Amino acid sequence: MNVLKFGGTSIENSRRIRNILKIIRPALEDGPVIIVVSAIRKVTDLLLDAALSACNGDEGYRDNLDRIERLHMGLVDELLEGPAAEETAVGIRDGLAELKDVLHGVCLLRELSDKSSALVMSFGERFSARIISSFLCQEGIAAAYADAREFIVTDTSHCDARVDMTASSRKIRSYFGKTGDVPVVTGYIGAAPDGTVTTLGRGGSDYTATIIGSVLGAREIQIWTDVSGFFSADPKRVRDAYALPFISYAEAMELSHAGAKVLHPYSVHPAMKAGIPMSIKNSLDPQAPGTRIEQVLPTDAEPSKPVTGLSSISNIVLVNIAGSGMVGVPGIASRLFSCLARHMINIIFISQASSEQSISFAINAAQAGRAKKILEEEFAAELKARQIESLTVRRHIAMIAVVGKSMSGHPGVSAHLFETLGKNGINVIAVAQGANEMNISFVIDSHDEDKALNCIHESFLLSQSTVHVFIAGTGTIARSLIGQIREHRENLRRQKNLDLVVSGMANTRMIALDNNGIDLADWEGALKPREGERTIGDYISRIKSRNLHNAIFVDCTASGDVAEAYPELLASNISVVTANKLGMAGSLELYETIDDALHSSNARFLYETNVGAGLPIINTLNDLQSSGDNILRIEGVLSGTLSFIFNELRKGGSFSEIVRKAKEAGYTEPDPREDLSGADFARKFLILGRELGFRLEYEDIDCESLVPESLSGDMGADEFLDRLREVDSTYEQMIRDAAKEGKTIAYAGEIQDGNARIGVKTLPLDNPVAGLNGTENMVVFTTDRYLDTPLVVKGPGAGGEVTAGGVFADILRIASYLV
Ligand SMILES: NC(=O)C1=CN([C@@H]2O[C@H](COP(=O)(O)OP(=O)(O)OC[C@H]3O[C@@H](n4cnc5c(N)ncnc54)[C@H](O)[C@@H]3O)[C@@H](O)[C@H]2O)C=CC1
Ligand SMILES: N[C@@H](CC=O)C(=O)O
Repeated sequence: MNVLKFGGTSIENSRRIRNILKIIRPALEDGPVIIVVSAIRKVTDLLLDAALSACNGDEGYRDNLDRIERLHMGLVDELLEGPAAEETAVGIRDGLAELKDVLHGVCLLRELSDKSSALVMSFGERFSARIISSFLCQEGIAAAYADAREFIVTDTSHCDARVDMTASSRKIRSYFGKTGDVPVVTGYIGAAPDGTVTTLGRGGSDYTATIIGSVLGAREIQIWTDVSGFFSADPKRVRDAYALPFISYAEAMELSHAGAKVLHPYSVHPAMKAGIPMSIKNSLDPQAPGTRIEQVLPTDAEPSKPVTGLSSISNIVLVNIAGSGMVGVPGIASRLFSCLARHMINIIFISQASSEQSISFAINAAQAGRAKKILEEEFAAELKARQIESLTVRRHIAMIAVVGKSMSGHPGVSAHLFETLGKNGINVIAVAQGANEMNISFVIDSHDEDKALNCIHESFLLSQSTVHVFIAGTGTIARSLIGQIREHRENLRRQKNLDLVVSGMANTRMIALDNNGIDLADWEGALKPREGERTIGDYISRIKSRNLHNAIFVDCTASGDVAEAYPELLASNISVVTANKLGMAGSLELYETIDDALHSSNARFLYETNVGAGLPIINTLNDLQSSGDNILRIEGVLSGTLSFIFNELRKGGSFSEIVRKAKEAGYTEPDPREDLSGADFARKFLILGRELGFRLEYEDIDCESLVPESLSGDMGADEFLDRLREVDSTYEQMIRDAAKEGKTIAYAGEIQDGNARIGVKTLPLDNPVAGLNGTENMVVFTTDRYLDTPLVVKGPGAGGEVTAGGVFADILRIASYLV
């Protein structure tokens, strides 16, 4: 015999009810079947709402009654004919009349006891079982309405009743022994010993099915619902959650107790005790494999990962009772939990540190006020004597359970779990792990619930790792970067199991935000005009409010305002990659604020492209220093634009034309005067000097400007470029003069002992700087280890593609730390 339980969505309309015939008929060919049904979808909510309205004296409860009547009578009309329709309609009308009387009484008295509430709620299953049994009979299946009040015996906690298994087993055996028909059982309801109606808690029909199945020794208990199985996490919260093919009873129990709504928390226990396999199947897609729940997993099941799945309970509260007077005093915990049990307060989570100074436990938010009051009464004497110093309730808390039977004896799981949370800046408030090592539960701020579920799901390889990239700026560098990400995204997915999702882009006028990723094939189309504030602050608040896991902010602007925002980003645990030098080469105060923020954050900050674009200069410098080398001097050319200008001048071009070409090729700063004034080069030296440990300000760099005095006034970049012709002859002359002496000129610099100087130099033609081409930069490190032959890094030092490549590499470095 098999037990088939159909949830409210599987029978929500006449089409779906007809559909379940396609499940029931083949099952009957396989042997006898017992059917258990929930109420039609939404009916339980309508009943609850009607009861609460009536209790508040709100006559609106009648509207709910009308809706309930229309819904069920509509099903009778659509599904049944002739006497069957007549008979079922009468049964439902009788029930509705009784329900109306009860609600009228509740409304008059303005009082809703648990007893009346359970009675009201019971009508949903009583109506649905009646319709479905009649429909099956009409379709030629000998079915009989089976009212669970006749055989599910419970205690008198009417709304969340405990089942008396001994009494229920006796009655179930006798009830089902008599009938040869297919029973259609009202799920969710039972009866107390005095005959009053009780309910088994929301979703209790699953429990009804497993109680019956276990007592009668069913071959299988099938839970038919509207999802294709037990998922590795709630798919509404975790995009890549998937249906687990197999799961052990113990895992299913842990996950459903910790919030996985697919199964009633108590329902697994009877099946597990009787060793009866369960399966969760989708009635909308009966061919989908679903999830099988049993003790021993099949040998061909996938090799197990330490974590099988995650679940969470939202919006709970954490109560903390603390005081030095609790240490070593026996009986405090016992009094605490007995007191809560006496008042029917269900504890979701408990944690106590070994110091015994505090005990924390989580309960439903609705019970928080009551719990605090009764505990204040219980511990009044200890509170007065200050043995207990505080009894606090922390709201807006979520509990997450990480479950897997293979976690047991697998070192490093909790380390990995908490490291993942830490990297994402998720603060863990309290932790609990049972000695079965199958469930690590912890509580966090509700705001971080989705973020935590997603990063844990990914980090335990339950799905592909995602990194969310938010770009500021859409100019030369950003454009190349977007192109490179687009081109390599698929490779990264395949080779590194990493999905680089560009979730945001903004410039000063336009913005695009999409948690699931902007379509990079049409990113310009995705940008929409910014409404309201167009500041970087506004973009950052919108990024922060999304609170996505593995988030990296990428600065492709040349804006000081954006650089000023790095400390805020890092404090919010958002990593930063920047091509913009105005942070690391900003004021010493900003530089140090960024450094402080970095030290108190788990986020990362990388800026390799600040010096030499895509060349490995900062990493080389840091590697030399961290491996104990002593850097004596750094010299070279660190401006792609200036290198290009002098390399082209040597070939005979005109200064103004070359500068224009450099701008068009994307080598210059947004304003080329930043390059010609030496400011951009000076910033790079300032960064190197700071990396060497010197507390330098920009003014400490001795910098020679190439912007002629006559053009230093207030003018736009275009006018400046036009008027640059005025100095063409000066540069032609300088080149000629140097050539007469067998030399050439270049713009270069050096830093030694904290003194940095950059400017035009006359160099012999065989000097390596004189041999540079295009935008080539060259940095020469003279160190204790590289004394006779200095270490040289050389290559293109400007341009969209190389710089974007450097930014991309920094993003991937942070990604490999995060995931
Ligand atoms: N071009 C190159 O070869 C290299 C450039 N860099 C740096 O990369 C950065 C970007 O350079 P390019 O792409 O060439 O400049 P660009 O002028 O082409 O692009 C700058 C972008 O930033 C946006 N922007 C400016 N202020 C903003 C704000 N407050 N909020 C949001 N967006 C803002 C602009 O609208 C524009 O889209 C600069 O800091 C530059 O120093 C670094 C290494 C090499
Ligand atoms: N404008 C800069 C670009 C790199 O930082 C340069 O010319 O070097």
